[in-house]
Amino acid sequence: MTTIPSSTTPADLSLGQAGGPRLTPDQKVYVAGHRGLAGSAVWRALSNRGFGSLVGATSAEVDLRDRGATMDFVSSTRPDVMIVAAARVGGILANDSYPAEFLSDNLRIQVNLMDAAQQFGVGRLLFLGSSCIYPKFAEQPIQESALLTGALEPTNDAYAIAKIAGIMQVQSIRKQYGLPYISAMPTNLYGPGDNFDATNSHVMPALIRRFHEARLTGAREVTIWGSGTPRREFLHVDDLASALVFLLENYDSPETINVGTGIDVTIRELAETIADVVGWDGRLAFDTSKPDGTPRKLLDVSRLRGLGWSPSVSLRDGVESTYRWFTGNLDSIRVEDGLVGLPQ
Ligand SMILES: NC(=O)C1=CN([C@@H]2O[C@H](COP(=O)(O)OP(=O)(O)OC[C@H]3O[C@@H](n4cnc5c(N)ncnc54)[C@H](OP(=O)(O)O)[C@@H]3O)[C@@H](O)[C@H]2O)C=CC1
Ligand SMILES: C[C@H]1O[C@H](OP(=O)(O)OP(=O)(O)OC[C@H]2O[C@@H](n3cnc4c(=O)[nH]c(N)nc43)[C@H](O)[C@@H]2O)[C@@H](O)[C@@H](O)C1=O
Repeated sequence: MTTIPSSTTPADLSLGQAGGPRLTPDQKVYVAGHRGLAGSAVWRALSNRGFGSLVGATSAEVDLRDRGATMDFVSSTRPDVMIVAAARVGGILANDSYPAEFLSDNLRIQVNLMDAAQQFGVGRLLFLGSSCIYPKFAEQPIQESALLTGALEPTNDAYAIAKIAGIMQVQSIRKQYGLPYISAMPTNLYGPGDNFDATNSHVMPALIRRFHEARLTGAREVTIWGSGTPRREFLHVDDLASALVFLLENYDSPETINVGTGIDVTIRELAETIADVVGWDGRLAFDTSKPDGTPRKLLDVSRLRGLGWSPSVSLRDGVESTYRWFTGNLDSIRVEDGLVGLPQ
């Protein structure tokens, strides 16, 4: 278990300025999934804001699919606030190949965590979903009200159904127990600490690694999955963390809230940007035997912007800083099931 010791008494969750429960640095915050892409960014953001009592456990220490272990952990640590950033996560191929685990693991992790939170007095909770909860052909940009209005994208429907169940659990706990728990739906994320597995990762880390290796080996062609025409929105994970802290301070509603930039690019444009940042100038090939997934997934972020939050990292700057981080950490890059060293 990782903790920053607390010197404080149980949290004050009195109303903040915007009418919601206030988040204060004296509270004990459990970041479930604190070593992951999102969780580690949230941990950094809270540490930087002076939160002195952060709690986290690795999956080896506490397997959150195990109900007893989860209950024991939450009852012994008694956090004031819980951020649910632990999940089985992967890119389009991982979701399409392992739907049984994406459904079962995620249902178990989130049900165990949220039941434990409710039972052991966690006063404030934020559950992280994903923009893939929305229908495949939702009107763009996608408003929060599009939830459950159409069929899901088949490559990630199992994962999406688990996430939709998570939103419902948040709403049910609010309704039955009156607790100020909330859920947020981020768009596609990227940044330091991502999973750079060649197969099971998301497009951004996969292509950073592929272009980097092409530059090292002198390859003149790099293969991109699918047609290159799907459009995706990318949010730097430090912006995500800032938005989540903001929501914990300012948002208290049963309705989920989108977290994104409001800007999307084609996968071809993304690949060209990454190639340019990496310094590789060969040909792009497109492997159309791989799935494209949903054609477009741009979030309507007016609800979040209306509350006063906006992102600060441009896509170009974010790709540059993530590539700098990647090249600075080649000896300990995270892949699917651990850490590896990559060619330097
Ligand atoms: N990445 C993205 O593009 C997006 C992510 N999200 C959501 O954000 C959240 C975090 O995702 P992200 O940070 O990318 O994922 P990561 O894969 O980077 O991190 C997942 C974390 O969950 C933990 N975890 C997984 N299984 C278990 C388990 N059985 N028991 C305990 N801990 C477990 C891992 O712990 P350990 O390291 O110790 O194994 C890891 O820290 C998820 O809910 C995801 O759906 C939403 C939209 C986009
Ligand atoms: C966050 C989100 O992540 C997944 O959905 P996705 O948006 O499709 O994310 P992705 O990053 O895997 O792919 C985006 C696009 O990029 C193309 N693409 C090209 N080349 C590579 C490549 O090398 N790897 C990957 N993964 N994709 C590639 C790929 O074919 C697709 O068209 C789900 O897990 C979903 O559940 C979810 O929540």
